[in-house]
Amino acid sequence: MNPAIETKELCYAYEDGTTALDHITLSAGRGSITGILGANGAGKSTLFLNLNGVFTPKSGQVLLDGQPVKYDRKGLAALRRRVGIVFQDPDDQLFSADVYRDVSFGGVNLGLEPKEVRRRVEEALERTGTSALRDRPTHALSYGQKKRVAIAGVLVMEPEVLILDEPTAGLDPQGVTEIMRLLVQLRDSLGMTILIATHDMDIVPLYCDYAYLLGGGRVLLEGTPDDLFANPEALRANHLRLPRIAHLMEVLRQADGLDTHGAPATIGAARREILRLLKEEEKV
Ligand SMILES: Nc1ncnc2c1ncn2[C@@H]1O[C@H](COP(=O)(O)OP(=O)(O)OP(=O)(O)O)[C@@H](O)[C@H]1O
Repeated sequence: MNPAIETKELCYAYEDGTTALDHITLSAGRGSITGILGANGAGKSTLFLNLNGVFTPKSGQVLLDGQPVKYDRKGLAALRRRVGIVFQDPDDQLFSADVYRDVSFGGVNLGLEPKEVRRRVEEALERTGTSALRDRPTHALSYGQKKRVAIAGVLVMEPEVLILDEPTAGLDPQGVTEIMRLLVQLRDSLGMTILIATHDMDIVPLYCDYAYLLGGGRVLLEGTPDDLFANPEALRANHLRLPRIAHLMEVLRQADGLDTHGAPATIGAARREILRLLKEEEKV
């Protein structure tokens, strides 16, 4: 899969000298959902702020479509238009008086014709299921509604890459499913490339195509969710737990290794069936 966005040996240090990213090399395939996992302080937010040009790397590169980002005015404006970021706390993102004005802000800021802004706002509201909230004051929305409105505000800029810091944090189970279905829909219908930083291990096997485990500003592991969860010790060492489904899979995988005369095939089929049923339940 062609990478839409990648980093090569990316390093970043804060002014006080804290090294937050230490030679990070990763890539997100076009039209895929990539999970960025890691304990508090692993470097996820710092990585995202480098990916959309809020931070300038100390060394190494960020590449979009294989082209290194240019850190001049024009290059940064293009990067921020093509890579949208949704912050963990929607209150950091919403500042207009009402939903419609908030969602339209990015389009107006891009200098788009009013008609085009209206078209994009309608589409973003529709996609995020927030059309009915258009006239509501942003401060009067629930947390889950704010999250969806914050996403709508970024979609208006029609980014190719959407990065979301902890998109499911603070949401109830229904809210988690709604947000993740929205991301799947953006991937599948628009071919959008999506990166999510998350501690929510349960969503990873269901929704991520690929994932990286960060720790201490480095990439510790990468692979499909199945690859990653085959290494539960690394997750536990990084304060993460196995997803409930992967925990079950681990038990079944161990059983797979047993000499049980024909049972391994059955157990392998059972693992696949469990994942299929869960995905069906979640309508992934
Ligand atoms: N403004 C700052 N000044 C100095 N150090 C910082 C600053 N912000 C973050 N750091 C440090 O950089 C490292 C990476 O932090 P970062 O916030 O990127 O981690 P994270 O994986 O996003 O954590 P969390 O899951 O808690 O959001 C940590 O050691 C953190 O203490």
